[in-house]
Amino acid sequence: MITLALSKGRIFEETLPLLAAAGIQVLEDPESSRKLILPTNQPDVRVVLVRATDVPTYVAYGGADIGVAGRDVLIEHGGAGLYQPLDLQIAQCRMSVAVRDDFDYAGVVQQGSRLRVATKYTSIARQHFAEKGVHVDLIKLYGSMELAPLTGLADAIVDLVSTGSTLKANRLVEVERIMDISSRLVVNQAALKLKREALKPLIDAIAAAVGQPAGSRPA
Ligand SMILES: Nc1ncnc2c1ncn2[C@@H]1O[C@H](COP(=O)(O)OP(=O)(O)OP(=O)(O)O)[C@@H](O)[C@H]1O
Ligand SMILES: O=P(O)(O)OC[C@H]1O[C@H](OP(=O)(O)OP(=O)(O)O)[C@H](O)[C@@H]1O
Repeated sequence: MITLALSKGRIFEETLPLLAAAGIQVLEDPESSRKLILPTNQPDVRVVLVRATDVPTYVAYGGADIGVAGRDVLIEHGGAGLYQPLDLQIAQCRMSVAVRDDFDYAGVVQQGSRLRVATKYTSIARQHFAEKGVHVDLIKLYGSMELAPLTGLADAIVDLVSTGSTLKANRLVEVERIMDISSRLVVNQAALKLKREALKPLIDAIAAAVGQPAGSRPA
């Protein structure tokens, strides 16, 4: 049995065509089913639905053999115990710094003042500001980051941006682009050895569908 960990929403939706290219069809729709384990047309392949941030944990500890997780989530997790053979180029967005449209970010940075930064992505934010030599107080949030500068909780946020419409709707502007984000295939290192015969063709079929040779990549 191969267990594939996916999160509901964009990752599930965008992974479906890649699974189809490998001959796998998920037999139930997670939006209408309450089930957390979904069967596929392959009797020896099942999908488990977990929170996006829990995918690396499930795969690293062997609760799933393989999964799909965003580069953001993988960097925050650290990636220990995970083989990352493929960038699937799905769920594409970027990690950026944003502030209120009336906030003088360049001025504050230039003066060397401390910046209060709210984010769910504390590792990425810490490293980004350390590289720039900017002193920050990081405030960990779990969602609705955009609210932080509007309520005075923080001066800036580090968050994912795609179309920019969430920032715009909240009168925030992107002042720095930290990194491009897409989702990767992650594989349990022990499962790759023990279930190689089953996993290798699956990884190769997905690699062919995304037009890339499979090989381990850093986060
Ligand atoms: N607006 C977006 N456009 C494209 N990709 C995105 C966007 N927002 C997030 N992503 C990518 O999709 C992944 C999954 O996002 P999703 O919104 O499904 O989960 P989440 O709500 O961030 O996670 P959790 O449920 O664990 O809090 C993110 O880790 C990121 O890599
Ligand atoms: O630039 P945009 O196209 O507006 O996308 C950016 C938004 O997308 C993500 O949220 P998402 O839509 O996933 O909501 P969620 O994190 O609450 O699930 C992210 O946290 C931003 O808020």
